[in-house]
Amino acid sequence: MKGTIFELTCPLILKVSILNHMIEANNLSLEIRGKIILKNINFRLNNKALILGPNGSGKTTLLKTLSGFYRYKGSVKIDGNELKDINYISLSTNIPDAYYIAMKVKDILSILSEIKGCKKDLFESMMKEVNINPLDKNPFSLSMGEKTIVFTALALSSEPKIVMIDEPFENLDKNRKNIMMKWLNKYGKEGFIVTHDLEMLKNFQEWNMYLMIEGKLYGPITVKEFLSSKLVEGNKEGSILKIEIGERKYSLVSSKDNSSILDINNIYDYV
Ligand SMILES: Nc1ncnc2c1ncn2[C@@H]1O[C@H](COP(=O)(O)OP(=O)(O)OP(=O)(O)O)[C@@H](O)[C@H]1O
Repeated sequence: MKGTIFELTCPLILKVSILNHMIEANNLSLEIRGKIILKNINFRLNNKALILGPNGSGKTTLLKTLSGFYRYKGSVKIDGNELKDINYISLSTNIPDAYYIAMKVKDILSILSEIKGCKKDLFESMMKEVNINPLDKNPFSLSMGEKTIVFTALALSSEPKIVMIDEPFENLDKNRKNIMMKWLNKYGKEGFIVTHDLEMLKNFQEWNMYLMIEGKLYGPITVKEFLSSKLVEGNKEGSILKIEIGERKYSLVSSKDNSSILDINNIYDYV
C-alpha cells in the first residue's frame, strides 16, 4: 500500500503542525516510464486554488502526486513535512483510485469512517441534497455524473483540511453543479481543484488559480484577473503571466477590449 491514499489516511503517526499549514512544492518533477509529466513545479498554497489546462497537461498527475500516489523528484511539503515521509489523515482526494476498496458505496463509507473519519451522516445528507441514493450500489454501476458526486462527497465528508479535487463538475447538470460549487466553497481549507468548466469559473472570481500547460504550472493569478485577460503571442511587458508552449512564448495580458478569456478557449487552441 506504499504511496497510496491508504498510507496517507492511516492515522498511525500524525506529524502535523497546525500553526503553519501550507502546501509547498519546490522543483517538483515526475517521470513515468521515461516520460517527464511534471516539470519543475513550484508553488506555495495556503488556501484553495483552481487549476485549468488542456487535456494531457498533467493536472490529474499533479493531484495524484500531491495525494501520495507517486514517488516524485524535488520537494512537496505539507505543513513543513515532506510528503514522502508523512501519514496524512487530513488530506482528501476524489480520484477514484483511492476508493477501489469495497463492493458497495456503503462499504466504502464504512471503511472510510473507520480509517479517515468520514462522517456517515454528512455523506448521507449530501446525497439527499443532490437527490441520489448510491449506498447499495457498486460504485462502478453509477452513472458518470453520480460517480463525480459520490467520489467528491466521499472526499469531502471527512471535512478534510486539504483537498485535491479532480473535475468536480464533470457530467453534472446545472442544478447539481451549483450544489457542488457550494460544497467546494464549504469543505477544505487548502488544496487544488482541477476544472475544465470555464463557465463555472465565473462563480469563483475571488479564488486564486493556476494554468497547467505541458507539465508546467503557471500562477497564481485570481480568477477575476484570468476572466478579464487574453492570451497574446510574444513576451509582453506588464503581462499577468508569461507562458511557454513548445518553443513559443505567450503572454496573458489584461483585455482592454472587454473580450473575455472565455473566448480564449484559444489557450487550448495553441497546444
Ligand atoms: N500511469 C501513467 N503511465 C503513463 N503515462 C501517464 C500515466 N499517467 C499519466 N500519464 C500521461 O501523463 C500526461 C498527463 O496526464 P494527466 O492525466 O495528468 O493529464 P490532465 O491534465 O489531467 O488531462 P485531462 O484534462 O485530459 O484530464 C498524459 O500524457 C498521460 O498520458
